[in-house]
Amino acid sequence: MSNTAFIKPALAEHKARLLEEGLQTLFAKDTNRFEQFSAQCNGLLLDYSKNLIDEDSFAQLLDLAEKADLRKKVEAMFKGEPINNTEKRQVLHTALRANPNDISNAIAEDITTAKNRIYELSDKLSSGKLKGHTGKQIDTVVNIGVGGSDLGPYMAVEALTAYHAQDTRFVFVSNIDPVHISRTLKSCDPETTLFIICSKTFTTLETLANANAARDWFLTHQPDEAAIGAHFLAVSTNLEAAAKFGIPEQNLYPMWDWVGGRYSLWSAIGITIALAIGKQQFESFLSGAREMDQHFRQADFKANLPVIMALLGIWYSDYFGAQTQALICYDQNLSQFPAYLQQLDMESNGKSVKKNGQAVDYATGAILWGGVGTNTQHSFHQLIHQGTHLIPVDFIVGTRSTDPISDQQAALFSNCLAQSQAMMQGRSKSSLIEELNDQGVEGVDATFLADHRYVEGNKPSNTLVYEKLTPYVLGQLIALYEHKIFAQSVLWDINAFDQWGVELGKQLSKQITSVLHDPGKADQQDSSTRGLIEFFSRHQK
Ligand SMILES: O=P(O)(O)OC[C@H]1O[C@H](O)[C@H](O)[C@@H](O)[C@@H]1O
Repeated sequence: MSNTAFIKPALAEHKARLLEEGLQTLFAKDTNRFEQFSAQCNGLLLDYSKNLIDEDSFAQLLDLAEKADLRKKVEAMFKGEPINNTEKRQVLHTALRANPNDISNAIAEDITTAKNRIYELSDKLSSGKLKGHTGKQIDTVVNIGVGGSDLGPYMAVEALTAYHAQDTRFVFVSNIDPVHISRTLKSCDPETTLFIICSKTFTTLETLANANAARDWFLTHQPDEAAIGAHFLAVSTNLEAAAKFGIPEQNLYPMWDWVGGRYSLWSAIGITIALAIGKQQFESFLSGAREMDQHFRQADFKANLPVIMALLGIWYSDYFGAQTQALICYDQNLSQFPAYLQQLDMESNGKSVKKNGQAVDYATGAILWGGVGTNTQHSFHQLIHQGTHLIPVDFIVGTRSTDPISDQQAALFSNCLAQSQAMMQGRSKSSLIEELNDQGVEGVDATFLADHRYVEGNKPSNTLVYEKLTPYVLGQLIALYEHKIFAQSVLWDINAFDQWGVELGKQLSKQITSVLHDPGKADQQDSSTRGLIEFFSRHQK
């Protein structure tokens, strides 16, 4: 952690004091911690009391947001200033869920037209009127895309299973690994499958390869190219390339360069979500996000969920040196949420230069990882409780299940609370020795075991709680994290909306592919890459 410019001495002092004092003492001193350090936005509760903060340090953190002119920069985003300064683009994913009257006419009409076309298609699918070329009803939808054109829709279609309007099967194919598309095609019927090719640029290697494979497969079963119109749709900003691929004009759905790929599930890239849950539920999904937008714009920073979470993330990254941040969803519906958020967060804030191009001298985006509780308790929680790293955790949990059985939801909820409590309070050596003595283990044996069983505690976490996962709640959650990430980028003074680092790997993969096809070019490669290419070539038969 290098931090010459970003670290405020007063906060650094608070950090040392609070770490020493510890969470248990903070709770003992102030019995109202929950009231003081919790906030709500339309039914979504954030309990952030189990963090290493008190009134003074939190006030100083809030001051960081004021000093960074966060309020003004939030408005600049919503008003469509070109804040993506390396690509000279506006950042307007929030317009996709806004009331048309609240955004510029120039884009409101395009958005409404695209949405209405998607809803028409969705109505046709749910009423059984969407037919393949032989007149059979479409029963499988295959989304072909990668990155932002896959992760968001995949996550949301999974998360909202309880709200699907019909029995249509939704499948997501993303990987260039031929296993992915080939196994999917084996499970599809060419008469009843609809392929949706999602690519903002329509140049992405994986998506084009998989789309070609799907089209070839389709044409081997149905050689009449005209039949493609009943089975292939595309979503892109590059409608020309999609049309060249062979998608008929009426099957092309536009998106715009002011929507970042990882923010694109609100655009036509989210077509599978609307197909799965239908117009009414999709509107509710949008309204959850819209109300979080209003909250982010209007609420005082001290009651503003995205701002609070952003500041706490910065607190641990830049003052405590925490390199990672875990997200543990105690909701099976959210099984894909950590993977989705990895792109959203790490592609946005994995930057090491400021907006003006100067190198930062402080830590930026944390390494985000996670999974679904309670499963994660039986895999990596050990390291959180007793390992050597400080890992702040976001817990996410509902009070009611979408699919209740017996009292399992109460067991799920209590496990979630038990984990954050264990992280916070730990287990002291003296209480362990007492317990061991009661069990008849004495002296050095008791000390030895207590040394191993000791849990330090003092590990911070947030807990986000909602009633039941609905489209509305999912909209709130996604927008909450989008804005948290944006607020952090403002404080770190980095551009959250470009991703130049991804390009290098893409360029090199093209060069290496050409060497694989023409091994004569291999001597331009380093010896490791050359050796691996030679191994590949020798093992093709
Ligand atoms: O939607 P596409 O243009 O096919 O792009 C798909 C993905 O490509 C790259 O990996 C970018 O880094 C991602 O941000 C993007 O979501």
